[in-house]
Amino acid sequence: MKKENVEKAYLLAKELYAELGVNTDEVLQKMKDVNISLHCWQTDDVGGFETADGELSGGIQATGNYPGKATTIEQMRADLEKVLSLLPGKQRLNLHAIYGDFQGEKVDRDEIEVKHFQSWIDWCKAQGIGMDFNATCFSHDRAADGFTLSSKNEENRRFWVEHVKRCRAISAEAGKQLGTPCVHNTWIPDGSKDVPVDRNGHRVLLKKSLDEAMAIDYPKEHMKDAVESKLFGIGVESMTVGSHDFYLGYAIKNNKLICLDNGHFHPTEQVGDKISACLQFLDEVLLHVTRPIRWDSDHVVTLNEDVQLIASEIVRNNFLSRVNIGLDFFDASINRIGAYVVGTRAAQKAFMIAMLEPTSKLIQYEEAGHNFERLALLEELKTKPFGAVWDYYCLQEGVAVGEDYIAEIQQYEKEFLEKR
Ligand SMILES: C[C@H](O)[C@H](O)[C@@H](O)C(=O)CO
Ligand SMILES: [Mn+2]
Repeated sequence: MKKENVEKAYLLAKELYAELGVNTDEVLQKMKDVNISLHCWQTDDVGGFETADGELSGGIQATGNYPGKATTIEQMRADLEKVLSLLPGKQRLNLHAIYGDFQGEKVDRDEIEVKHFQSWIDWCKAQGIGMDFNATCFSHDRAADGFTLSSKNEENRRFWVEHVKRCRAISAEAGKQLGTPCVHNTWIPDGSKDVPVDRNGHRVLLKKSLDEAMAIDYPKEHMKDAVESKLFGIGVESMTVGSHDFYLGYAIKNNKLICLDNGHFHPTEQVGDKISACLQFLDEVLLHVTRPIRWDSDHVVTLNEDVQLIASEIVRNNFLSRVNIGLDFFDASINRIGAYVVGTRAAQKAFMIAMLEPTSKLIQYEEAGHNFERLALLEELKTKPFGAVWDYYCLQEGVAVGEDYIAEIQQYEKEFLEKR
């Protein structure tokens, strides 16, 4: 896009938003507080580096076979660097435990150590970004019967407890070295395809395992624990041990973060509505922003009403410092770098739109019972020149403006992805 046109459009947009009492220059500043954690697993369809042909299990699926996925740590880092170069603002890296720098060695999940992730910590330092981390409690023989931390097989349960313990220690070290707390998220696939009888038994075990795995308290400046709930997964349709009720209770009682993944609820439930509810009782939450289509399909995030409500609720209530924003999608059917850029930019746009809202005016209408006026203004806001502010933000940040990133990604595909 032509620089002069982007600047001209911004100046006009600035005046139009000023008429509503919104200062766009301040919004551009505030966008610095929106730091999105990039989930590494979009680079390779949740494959990881433990084995060359690691099969994805646990009721999640990456569908598609688009060429060019990362198969080595070097390719993954190159892809992530390309993605970072196309995004305005500052991001973080969200790493799963299966992505260790194992140097061809077979390291089981109960054996991982900081040394296997030191090169990632160094990479984050070189990029000037923070790191988040996840235990990987799926795609493993010891999860083959569908249970991990809530397993009745004591040997397996202990194995997964050890894994989570080690992941927390790695997280704490990453946070310490990088000078920004590492959010460690625990998601397990445990559940039952058909109607189970002993739901309680598994939940007792899950609680016990979490208590054991989280027995060590690390400084909050180094790491924070999150637990991620889910309604159901593929092949786990009848009961999920780590349901929302279970984890919300656990998080409140133990001062942990709840991870809200907007693909993990009934389609008529909105995560945007849950944020202010959870934050009455918790210090912080973690988000996995995704796009579920009919199920937890993890499509690339787009600028839709669900994502907008999430962003608006955070901005309206000044919750940015209490909400850790992560993404969770993995689309193997399109260019994977493109998927990241579209999805992350969509989430960022939702935050910018939220910041361009004259919230106090809307609340005035609401409190006065002027609900037609509230509805009308909300509708009018949808067609205000948000795009001009967004394009100018990208220009200011020195990244591709508007659709210009399409050509950059096509070029990267030709130069690198097609040769893999
Ligand atoms: C790979 C992730 O940990 C996983 O997607 C998890 O966060 C989830 O959402 C499972 O449905
Ligand atoms: Mn998730």
